[in-house]
Amino acid sequence: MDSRVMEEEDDCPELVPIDNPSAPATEQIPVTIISGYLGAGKTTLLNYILTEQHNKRIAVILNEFGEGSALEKSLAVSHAGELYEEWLELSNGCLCCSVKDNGLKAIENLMEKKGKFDYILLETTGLADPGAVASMFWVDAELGSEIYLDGIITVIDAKYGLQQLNEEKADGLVNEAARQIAVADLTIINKTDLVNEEELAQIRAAVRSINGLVKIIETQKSKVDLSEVLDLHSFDHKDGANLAEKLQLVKATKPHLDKSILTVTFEVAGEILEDTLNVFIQDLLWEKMFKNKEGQPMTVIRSKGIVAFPGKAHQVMLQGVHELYELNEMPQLWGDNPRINRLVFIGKNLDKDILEERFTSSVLSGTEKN
Ligand SMILES: Nc1nc2c(ncn2[C@@H]2O[C@H](COP(=O)(O)OP(=O)(O)OP(=O)(O)O)[C@@H](O)[C@H]2O)c(=O)[nH]1
Ligand SMILES: [Zn+2]
Repeated sequence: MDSRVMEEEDDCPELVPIDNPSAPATEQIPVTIISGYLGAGKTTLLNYILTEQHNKRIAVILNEFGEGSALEKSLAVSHAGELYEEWLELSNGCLCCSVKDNGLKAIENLMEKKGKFDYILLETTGLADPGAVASMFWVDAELGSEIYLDGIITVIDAKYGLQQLNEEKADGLVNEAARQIAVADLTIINKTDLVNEEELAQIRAAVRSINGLVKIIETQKSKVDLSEVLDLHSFDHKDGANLAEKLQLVKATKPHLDKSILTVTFEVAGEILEDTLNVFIQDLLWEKMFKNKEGQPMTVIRSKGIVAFPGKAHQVMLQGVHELYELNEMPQLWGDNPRINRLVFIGKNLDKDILEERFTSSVLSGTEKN
């Protein structure tokens, strides 16, 4: 048993609040990325959160690419064509800033005001790939030590969402609207006042056909319960408690609109060596060595899973966005549960049978163990 396991299983001594100078100065701050196609209701969502009464100090970075609301406009300060960011403290303790780019700079800027807020919401531009923004938090070590990615939310226009998903890209690339749904942890189908039940069912089915993992909620004027959008812990072990259960419920999807993006999921009993798993993932994500039956290379936008390493008491979680991935040991133990690896991949040209076969051949057979 390794030492980490020992520590975690030790009984905790009674905790008393003390001023500990060696304790980290601040906790990591969660960041939620709000994505969504042009005009879907991202800014409406953020304005709603800003004006709601809640006992949180939220820093909001509004993207100001589109027309925007009055609140947005009053904050936009442009100086000689240069982007100028101004942080405004609102009466309910929130901080707000309006920017014209993808907002990463604004976050860096914001960190100088550490201690004044405990949550960050970041709106990306309507055409941005939220996966690329999310990846930066993993890559930027400096930023990554101060903040963590809590989740990616994609707002969808109930009326125009289908049309946006259907727009074909000339070069055969995945369209932005589909990409935003593929990478999301939560989708908000907004503007339900503009559609009937049937149209709503169609857009819901289209979202589900792309992303078999994502939670879907429906809103008007982006009015949501804050608890549904904040503290999702989509990328860390706090999601682990229900991750095993959640992955079991994931259904593979059939391509619907954007013919290429879908969700595949499979489970394989047994254990896999960490090195072998890394080769499997890197062949898939980096080397693009896996092809579907038509010979087209598989492209993964989002990966998630639970795997079993030999000799490890703890479950290991896989998280991936585009080509970046992480394998992290979770607090959850396998215990008496059968060691079953469960994987979910969302992307283009994915073939479940081929992926499952390759994974199965990487899993240790009984005689190889130890
Ligand atoms: N009918 C209707 N209109 C809505 C709803 N939610 C937002 N809108 C309107 O849709 C327009 C676009 O909303 P925004 O919140 O600015 O959308 P956005 O996603 O931030 O847009 P960009 O930043 O330009 O990509 C605004 O005029 C909103 O008032 C809704 O539920 N129903
Ligand atoms: Zn906006």
